Amino acid sequence: MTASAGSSGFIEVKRRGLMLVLSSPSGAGKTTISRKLLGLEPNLTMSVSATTRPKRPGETAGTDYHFVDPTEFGLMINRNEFLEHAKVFDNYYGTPKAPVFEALRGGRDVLFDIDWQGTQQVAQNARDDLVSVFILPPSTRELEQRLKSRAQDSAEVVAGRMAKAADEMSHWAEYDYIVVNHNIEESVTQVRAILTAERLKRQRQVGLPEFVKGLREGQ
Ligand SMILES: Nc1ncnc2c1ncn2[C@@H]1O[C@H](COP(=O)(O)OP(=O)(O)OP(=O)(O)O)[C@@H](O)[C@H]1O
Ligand SMILES: Nc1nc2c(ncn2[C@@H]2O[C@H](COP(=O)(O)O)[C@@H](O)[C@H]2O)c(=O)[nH]1
Repeated sequence: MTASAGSSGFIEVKRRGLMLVLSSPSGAGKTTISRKLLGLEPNLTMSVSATTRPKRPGETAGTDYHFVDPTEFGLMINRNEFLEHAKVFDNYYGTPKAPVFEALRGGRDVLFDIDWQGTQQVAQNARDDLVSVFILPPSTRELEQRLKSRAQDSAEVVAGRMAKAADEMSHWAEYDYIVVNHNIEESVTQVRAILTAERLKRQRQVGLPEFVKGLREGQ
């Protein structure tokens, strides 16, 4: 079914769900933007990754991440359960594929907070459904300040993430859109605008031929 009468009585055009990926150097603000966007967009579902990294204070298992040990992570790879997976900052991270495909099949959009390695893998497997956004910090000093003020990682971890920020940022040109996160509300507005425009792309509205045919026949 690609077009059907909705509660309004008008024909509604069905749309294939899309995958909205946010990447950035650690601390630039992906998680903050994601949480606010999810609160504004009921048709958007967060992909919950599996990771071998320890849980941070305030994080909830099953909501922020599925926290698994390296053995379980290896078993998940062997069972081909990941859409993508990568080693990031000495820990393993991966996107379980089943919930993503279930959401997409239902016409829901899926939001991912993954690094450039994962984005490259998703692009190889599902380029047509991917919309990628790279979030840049306003400055290196501000990035370090944000990592410190989050106060969830040791000084050693913060230093390690800052050391890898330049390498991470070298991948910006592989992304469809770039948002510089000066102000959180402005960044959320910009990512939301990207999502809105991408949803309206002709090729994502799979019911359009049937809908326009109906219009031309006077429905
Ligand atoms: N525009 C902003 N202005 C000031 N502070 C911000 C802004 N955006 C995010 N922050 C703060 O910066 C810190 C890091 O943000 P966040 O955890 O969202 O980053 P992240 O990119 O998801 O990091 P990671 O990759 O490590 O998960 C948080 O304390 C957050 O509140
Ligand atoms: N390739 C993947 N990268 C992921 C995934 N989940 C998170 N990430 C990225 O890891 C770093 C660190 O995250 P943190 O929560 O430990 O601060 C960050 O860049 C995330 O985007 C994933 O499933 N695949």
